[in-house]
Formats: sequence, structure tokens, C-alpha cells
Amino acid sequence: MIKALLTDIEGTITRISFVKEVLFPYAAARLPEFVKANQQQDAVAEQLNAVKEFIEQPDAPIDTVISTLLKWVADDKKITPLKQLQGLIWQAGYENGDFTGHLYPDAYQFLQQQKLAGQQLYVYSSGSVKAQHLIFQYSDFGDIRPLFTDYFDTKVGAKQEQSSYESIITQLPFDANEVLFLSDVVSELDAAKAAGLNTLHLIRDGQACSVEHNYINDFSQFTAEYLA
Ligand SMILES: CSCCC(=O)C(=O)COP(=O)(O)O
Ligand SMILES: [Mg+2]
Repeated sequence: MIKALLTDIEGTITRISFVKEVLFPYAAARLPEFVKANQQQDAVAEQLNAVKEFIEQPDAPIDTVISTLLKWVADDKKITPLKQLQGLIWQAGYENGDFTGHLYPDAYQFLQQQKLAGQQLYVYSSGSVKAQHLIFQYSDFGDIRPLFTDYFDTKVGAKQEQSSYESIITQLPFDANEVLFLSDVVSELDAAKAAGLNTLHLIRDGQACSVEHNYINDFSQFTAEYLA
């Protein structure tokens, strides 16, 4: 019996185009200036050092670090230091009202209903925990952070890795078979399933079908059978 839901963000409860056409370009446009202006701050310096470590160039100049980060943005790489820096940059965008966090109305209604019904709600996204807090604090439906019990990002590992889900489960008061993972990406669902979690595939365009996982096109199609 399902006691907790673990949800992805982009493509599952949030429109992909909001992330790719609003959030990513906003961060990319401001990243060089942000990094140069804040490179001495601990939170930023830590991520810049992580980039240098990743590219195995401990003495890389700041311009090399910035061009590496921008290449990762262009390639949509889910590499932890990039995702952490994006979260820091998005803060100003949300606070200035440049955008609000997109949430599908059916997803918002679903999350509210499940919370009211007693499910614990958790988030696992490649976006940093800070970015997750921001999208929910400044969501289209206001501050919805109270819906969620806890948040996980790539600090537990990549979303395609079975070990990431095993690590999350060790941090929850539930067994893997009591958790339902929601995502739009088959490789993530495969990894979660291998770790013993239940899975539900969100296929928002309504065209494809899923053979390996239960699937729905939006949360209006969610039924109690997925909680059994
Ligand atoms: C927290 S909103 C930004 C999401 C993001 O940066 C991203 O890469 C999307 O990853 P997800 O795991 O939510 O599909
Ligand atoms: Mg996703």
C-alpha cells in the first residue's frame, strides 16, 4: 500500500517549456556576470571548484569555468554544480516577479488531494533543492511548500541511477514498496523500479504509451489502483 509519493518536477508536474524556455535561458544569460560578481562567496566558490574538479583542471581560469557551465546549459547536462548555480540565479527572477513557477492545474489539484488524504509528498528533481523551494514558493498557485515533506536533488545521485532511489529510501520512514515515484522519463522510472519503488509514468502529450510502467496523460486519470 502506498504511503508516500515521490515526484519529479519538469515534465511531470511542470511544463517542460517553462524550464527549457524560461528558466534555463534566464540563468544562462546571467550566469557569466553572476559568477564573476559572486565567485568569492562560499556557496558559489564551492560550485566553481566542483566544476574545476569535474573537468580535471584545478587551476582553470574563471572564463574556462563559465564556458564549461554554458556548454552544460546548452546540452541540458544535469551536473550538480550547474544545477546548484542555476538555483542561486533563479532566486532574483522569482523575487523580481520576472516569472512564477509553472505547475499544471491538474498536478496542483492532485497534490492537494493526496496530501489531504494522508500521503506524504516528496520531490526528487535534477533542479537543486533551492530551485525546488523557489518554484513552489513562487508557484502559479502561491506558496505551496507546505505540501511537501522533503526534497532531494542530484546530491543523492543521478536520476537514472538505482542507487539514488535506494539512498532516498534510507532517508524516508517508508519501505521502497510503500513509495510511488512519478516521472516523465523512462530511464528514471526504470531506476526507481529497480530500487523497489512503485512507478507511474506521466505522458503529457497523450500520444505514446508505456509498456514497462503504468502511465497516465495527466492526473485527472489517476485512480486508487495506483495506491494499492
Ligand atoms: C526545480 S525547477 C528546475 C528543474 C531543472 O532544473 C531540471 O533540470 C529539471 O529536472 P527534472 O528532474 O525536474 O526533470
Ligand atoms: Mg522530468
